[in-house]
Amino acid sequence: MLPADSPVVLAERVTKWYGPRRAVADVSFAIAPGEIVGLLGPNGSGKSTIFRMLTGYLVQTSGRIEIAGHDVVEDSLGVRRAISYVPEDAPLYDHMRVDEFLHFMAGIKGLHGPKARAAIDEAADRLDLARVMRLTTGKLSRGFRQRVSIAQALLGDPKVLVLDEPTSGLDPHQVIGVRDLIQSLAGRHTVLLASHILPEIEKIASRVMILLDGVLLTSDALKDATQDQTLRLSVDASEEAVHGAAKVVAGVREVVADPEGAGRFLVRAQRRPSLAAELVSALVAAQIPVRELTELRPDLERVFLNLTRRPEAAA
Ligand SMILES: Nc1ncnc2c1ncn2[C@@H]1O[C@H](COP(=O)(O)OP(=O)(O)OP(=O)(O)O)[C@@H](O)[C@H]1O
Repeated sequence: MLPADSPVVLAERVTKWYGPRRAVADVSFAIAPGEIVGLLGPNGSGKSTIFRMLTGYLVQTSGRIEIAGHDVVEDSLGVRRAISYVPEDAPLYDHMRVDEFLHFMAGIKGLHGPKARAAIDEAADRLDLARVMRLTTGKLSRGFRQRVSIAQALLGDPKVLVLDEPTSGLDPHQVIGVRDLIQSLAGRHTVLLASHILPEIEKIASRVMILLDGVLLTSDALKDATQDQTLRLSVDASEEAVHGAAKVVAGVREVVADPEGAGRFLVRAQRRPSLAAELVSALVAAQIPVRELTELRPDLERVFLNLTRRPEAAA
């Protein structure tokens, strides 16, 4: 039995080579029970390769992976019971009815008879599948296909759910439905999901890891984003005057004109509780009356762009 605070997913210095090509390079991270963690990275950055290694579909070239305390190489059965994977565009055997498909998948997971029935009823209830249970999976909308994929993943009540691009190809209503669903899974399950769409992952995940060319650039991009603070100022003054007044405040890194309107400026600074008050004092002392001062949300997009800027693009 694992101590309650042990990570439920642990990757230590994991590397994967496909022949001469290195897809994942020395990646380490830990995920605590009940977290919803997003793995964000451009196409080809290695997200699916990491997922396939965590779920035992692929063996890492080096490094160690444990799921709920089970080593993926030494105890693959223990790993398969603890983790479920929903690949992007999961195959559903289009000729089967939804109830038949869920029975079939329950059998693969070692659930039979009343146990299978109870697990299927519970998953169908959680995923709101009652009205499609007797339809063939080939006739389902993309949103329902995704729900059925997640339902099969929940059979056997795995500790960890791994979802590859769970909202890809869905319409906006379906996206919201799947997003709410994933949030409702947290707590009982630990969720790891991949996306290359930043606003999407930002809405679902409680922690965001960023991967580029197989290298994990940060395992907590939201924390990185909150180390800095951006204030939006509305004043009647030139950029030069605002810059002159703001730069005397400790921690201010830059002042730029806000593209959203004249007389508005963005002040980026190291996060400090007294920053806004000091900034207002400095502006007033420079005879610049402040009409409005608001703090912007942590800028994950900026962290992502800074971290994933390739050397040739930065030059
Ligand atoms: N079976 C394979 N054989 C050889 N190279 C592969 C194989 N699978 C993936 N790769 C390569 O490994 C790298 C990482 O691929 P991977 O599919 O893990 O990335 P990804 O981040 O999931 O991409 P996407 O968002 O497009 O799904 C890519 O350069 C890819 O071309």
